[in-house]
Amino acid sequence: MTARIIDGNALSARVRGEIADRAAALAARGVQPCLAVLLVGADPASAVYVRNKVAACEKAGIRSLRFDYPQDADPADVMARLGALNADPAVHGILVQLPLPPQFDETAVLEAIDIRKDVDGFHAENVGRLSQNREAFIPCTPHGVMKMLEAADVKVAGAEAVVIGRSNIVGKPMAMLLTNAGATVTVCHSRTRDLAFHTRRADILVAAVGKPRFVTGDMVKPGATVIDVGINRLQDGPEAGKLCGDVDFESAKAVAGAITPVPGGVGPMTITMLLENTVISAARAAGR
Ligand SMILES: Nc1nc(=O)c2c([nH]1)NC[C@@H]1CN(c3ccc(C(=O)N[C@@H](CCC(=O)O)C(=O)O)cc3)C=[N+]21
Repeated sequence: MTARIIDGNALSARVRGEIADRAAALAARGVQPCLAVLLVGADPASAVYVRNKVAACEKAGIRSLRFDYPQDADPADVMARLGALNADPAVHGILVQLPLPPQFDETAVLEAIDIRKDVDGFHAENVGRLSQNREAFIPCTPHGVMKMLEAADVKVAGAEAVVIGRSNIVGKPMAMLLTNAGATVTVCHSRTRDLAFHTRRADILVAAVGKPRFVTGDMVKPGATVIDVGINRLQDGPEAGKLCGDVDFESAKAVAGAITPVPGGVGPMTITMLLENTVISAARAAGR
C-alpha cells in the first residue's frame, strides 16, 4: 500500500482564492485588510518566512506593513511600535516573527498585542479561549492541519490522535483543537517512555518535534493519517540544504493511509491560515 498525499499547495491555492475574494469584497466596502509583520534580527530562515508571508498577502489583496529591527534592538522600541499598531484602526493583524533575540521577553511581547489583532493566536487570552472552545484566533499551523484533515475527509471525532511535541505554538494548540473536534488525544514528548507504543495506536499522527525524519514507518499504524509539521533544513551530507520534515516520508508513506509532504504540506497552509485570520479580523472591524 502507498499513502494518499495530502497536497498543502493545492489546498492552499483553493483557500487563498476564497480569501482573496473576501479581501476584495471588504476593500470594496472601504476596509482594506492589513497585516503588520515585525521581524527582529537577521536570522536567514526568519527572513525567508517573513518574505513569503508578505508576498502571500500581496497576492491575496491584503495590505502588509513590514517593520525590521536589528538583532540588538531595544525591546522598548518594539513595544512602542506594537502600541501604535494596536491603536491604528487601519491595521487588522499583527505578527511578531519568532524566535526573538535573547534581550526580549517573548511572553511580554505576545501579551502586548491587542487580542483582536492577534492573528497568530499566541496571546495568553486567545490560548485560554481556545481551551474553552470559544477562541478569537486559532494558531495558524494547527488550524491549517485541521483544514487539511477536513479536506482529506479524515474523520476526527472518535479517532485516536497522537501529537508528538508539546510546544505552545504547535503541539499544545494542536492537541486542544483535536480534543475540541472529538478525538482521543495523547501528547508525546521528549520524556515519553515508549514513543512507538503510542504512535502505533494513532489513527491520526501529528509530528511536531523538530528532528529530521524522526518518525519512521515502523512507528506508524497501517492506514493512519500522518501529518508532518517539521521544517528542517538538512545541514550536511549529500542532501545538505534540502528541506525535510519530522517524518521519514518514504518509509511512512509505505504504511500510512494518507500523509503530508515537506515541503508542500503544512507550511503553505500555515501562511494560508494567517491570511484567513487577517481577513476575519478585518471583517470583524468592518462589523460583519
Ligand atoms: N509569530 C510567528 N508566526 C509563525 O507562524 C511562525 C513564526 N513566528 N516563526 C517561524 C515559524 C515557521 N513558519 C513557517 C511558515 C510557512 C512555511 C512554509 O511555507 N514552508 C514551505 C517551504 C518554504 C521553504 O522552502 O523554506 C513548505 O513547507 O512548503 C514554513 C514555516 C511560521 N512560523
